[in-house]
Amino acid sequence: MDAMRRRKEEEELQPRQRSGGVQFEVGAMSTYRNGRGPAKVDRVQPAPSANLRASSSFKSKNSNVRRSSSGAGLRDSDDSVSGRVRVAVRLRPQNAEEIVADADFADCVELQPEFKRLKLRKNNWDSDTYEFDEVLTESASQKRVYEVVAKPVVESVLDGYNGTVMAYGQTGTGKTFTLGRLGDEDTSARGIMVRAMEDILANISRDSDSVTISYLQLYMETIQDLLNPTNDNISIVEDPKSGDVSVPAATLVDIRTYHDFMELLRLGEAHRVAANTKLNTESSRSHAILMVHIKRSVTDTESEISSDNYHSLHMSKNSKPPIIRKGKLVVVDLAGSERAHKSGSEGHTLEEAKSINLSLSALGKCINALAENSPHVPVRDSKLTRLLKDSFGGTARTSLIVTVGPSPRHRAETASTILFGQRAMKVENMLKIKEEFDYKSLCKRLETQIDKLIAENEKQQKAFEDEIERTTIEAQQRISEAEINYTEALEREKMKCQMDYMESIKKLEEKWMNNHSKHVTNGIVNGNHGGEGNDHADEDVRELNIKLQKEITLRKQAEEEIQYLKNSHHHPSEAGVNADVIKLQNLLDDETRQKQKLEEEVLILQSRLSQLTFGSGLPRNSQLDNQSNGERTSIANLHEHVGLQKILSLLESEDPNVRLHAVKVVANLAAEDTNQERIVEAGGLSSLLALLRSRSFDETICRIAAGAIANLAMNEANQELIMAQDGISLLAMTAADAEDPQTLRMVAGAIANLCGNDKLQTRLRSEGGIKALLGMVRSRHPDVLSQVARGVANFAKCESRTSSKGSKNNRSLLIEDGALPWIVQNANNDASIIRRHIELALCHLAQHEVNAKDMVSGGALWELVRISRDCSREDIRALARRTLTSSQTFSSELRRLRVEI
Ligand SMILES: Nc1ncnc2c1ncn2[C@@H]1O[C@H](COP(=O)(O)OP(=O)(O)OP(=O)(O)O)[C@@H](O)[C@H]1O
Repeated sequence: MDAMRRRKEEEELQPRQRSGGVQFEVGAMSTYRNGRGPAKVDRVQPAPSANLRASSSFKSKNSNVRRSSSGAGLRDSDDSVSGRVRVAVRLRPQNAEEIVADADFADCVELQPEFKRLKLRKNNWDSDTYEFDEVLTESASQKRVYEVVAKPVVESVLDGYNGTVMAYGQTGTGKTFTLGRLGDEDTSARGIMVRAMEDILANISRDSDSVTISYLQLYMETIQDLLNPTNDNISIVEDPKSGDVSVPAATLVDIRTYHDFMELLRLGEAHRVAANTKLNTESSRSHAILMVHIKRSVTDTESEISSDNYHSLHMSKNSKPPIIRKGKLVVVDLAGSERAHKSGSEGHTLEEAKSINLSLSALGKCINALAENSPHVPVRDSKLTRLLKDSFGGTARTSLIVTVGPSPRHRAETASTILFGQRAMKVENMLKIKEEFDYKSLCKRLETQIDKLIAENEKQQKAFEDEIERTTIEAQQRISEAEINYTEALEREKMKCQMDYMESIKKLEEKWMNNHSKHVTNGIVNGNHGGEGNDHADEDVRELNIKLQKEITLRKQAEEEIQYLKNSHHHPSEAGVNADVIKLQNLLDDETRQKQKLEEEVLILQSRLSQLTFGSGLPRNSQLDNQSNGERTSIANLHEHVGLQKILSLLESEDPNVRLHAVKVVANLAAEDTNQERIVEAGGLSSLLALLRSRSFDETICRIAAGAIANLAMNEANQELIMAQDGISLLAMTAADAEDPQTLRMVAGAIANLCGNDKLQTRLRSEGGIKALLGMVRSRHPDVLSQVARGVANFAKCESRTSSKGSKNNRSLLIEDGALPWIVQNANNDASIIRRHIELALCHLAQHEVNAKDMVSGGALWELVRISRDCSREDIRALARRTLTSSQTFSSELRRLRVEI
């Protein structure tokens, strides 16, 4: 020992002791090195945990050397820190027995705590002096003992080192008092185990760190589990690589709270075998070993992945896994070290004592070997030394407290204990930090990050989809709104037009009513019901009829006279009679001529009359109808008188006036079903067609003739006759030349009737019937459009009938001739009669699949959809619905457009 140097260190220490009160500067322990030089320091010692550092006055002599920050993973031997086993001696106060027994003797031990010295009295005049790292008098508090002996070790353990606190001493000197007191009644009496756990729990994170304990006892060379006594033969396992010692079979309990720990400690204490001896009735006959395992996560900012910002994941590619530090604190309460013979043991107790002595002497031998730096340390001699291999003189920070009693009667044991402590002070430790990468935790953290990213991604995806849905709904709403606005505007426009139309009709009706009232008034005044012109005509007719009746009467008389003369043979001579007959015959011929002339005049007058009646262009009412019926009756009578043949012959008259009147008469006759056959048989149809063919185009004649043809065309047989006589071409020609809507109405009506004949379809189309029909829509007059629509519907119906029989597979001739655009355009025509015809036409066209494509491209599909929804007639609605669903083309188009029927 370097006396000079030691004195200087003592001088440095003393002022601190004087001013520092009870706080003990552990750093000063290094001043007593039992002849050794200062501990060699190769690397940084871990900084004590914050709380401990604040509360402890401990300053390691190595604390001025910083630890390298590059350490990660298991430290190799180059990272070791050397240190010496620290030894403190504690003197127990005299117990009651000693006070009595040793009353006449001086204590064998004298302490000089200020010099860290213990004097062991040899006799009254001589003593041996020993230096320790700390000398704790009988009055030293438990707190102080903890802080100087155990706290530095606990700090090291929290920093990832192994640490050992061991109590060695004669039975009854206070080892258990120092280490294991629970302090249930007096908290100031709490021993090192309890205080160490308090510090540990106060310095770890409950979230990221863990503390587990095992509590064992080594009794008669058997390791028993104090937390589970049935587990009574636990093996020691040594890691051949690291040299770490473990007892895997021991119960390991996770400590979350101080309360947990106290419960376990109580349990362990209850199980601890305590054999009474003569020396101490509460003597421990076993070594008690508390193992505290601490795992702590080391926060490394470089390897941290911010949980708040997932983008940092990319930045963390180079991050290291988090580091875990594993510290193990071993608190060993050795069994009493008194000699077996002195304890008075015998039998089983003797065996116990032998076993205890065996293990303690093995420990002593190992300490000697370590103290002398012997290449061989006999750790395998006992289970105690095997168990403490990595806790004493190895890579752990170790504190030994040797307990002694004051009694001179136990001087030898005290001397032995002191020498044990002295030898232990020579043992050098190489501290090794226990760190390893926490790949598990890194993996968990990365998984959490990935989960967060996935969740975030899903959230964004969902938000995106919601946005699309929202935008789509919004767009659809806008479209619907626009459609509703458009429909409403259209409806308003329609209503306005209808109102205008109604208004004009009303006005016309009022006008007509006024005129009619005038006529009626005049009629009443003049004694008849016609107008002025009509009155004259009626007068003439009446006169002529009277003349005619007279003539007829005269003729009858003449004929009777001739007959009489023919029958009387006896009276006049034959010559005279012949002369009379000739005379009468001439008279008769004259009268016949006269009669014919009169008949023609009657016809002319009759025509004029009907022209006045029908040509007024005013709506009919029942009164006029009655009048007209009356005229028809008179015409019928007339034609009976004049003869149909005669009337038809007048159609070819040179005089256009006569032709006009004759055609009117024929038209009137053709209006009656009963006359139609006779008219056709008499060649009336041919004559009417001839009028259309006539080069000198007279629209009035053509109109009336077309009307008559239209009436005749109601009959199927007549339809074929009309076609056979080039009727379609003639009607088409008339339609092309005509301007008057009424003419067009008659022609369109005639063609519309022909359109309803299945057999005539092809011919009608090839001769320009459809084109002529469609050409007439230029007029825009509702009467004309109505007839055109009827024609189209008839034609489509025939086509549909033919195609359903399978005799037609081509596209509709209506579509071929370009009717579809007009059909679609007028499918929702305001006039219900037009709309109805066209709706039917569309439904018929749609029956044939070959038309579907054109109908879709021509916009007819939408009209069919509308019809299927809005048509006021249930049968048409159903027909449209059926057609839409049965047609493959329509169905797929509707599916594509997401329209539901
Ligand atoms: N420093 C002390 N102050 C007061 N009483 C003490 C002190 N040390 C020990 N005692 C008392 O001495 C008695 C024996 O102590 P303890 O049981 O701790 O000894 P031990 O060394 O553990 O004995 P053993 O080896 O037989 O287990 C106990 O009653 C204890 O309360």
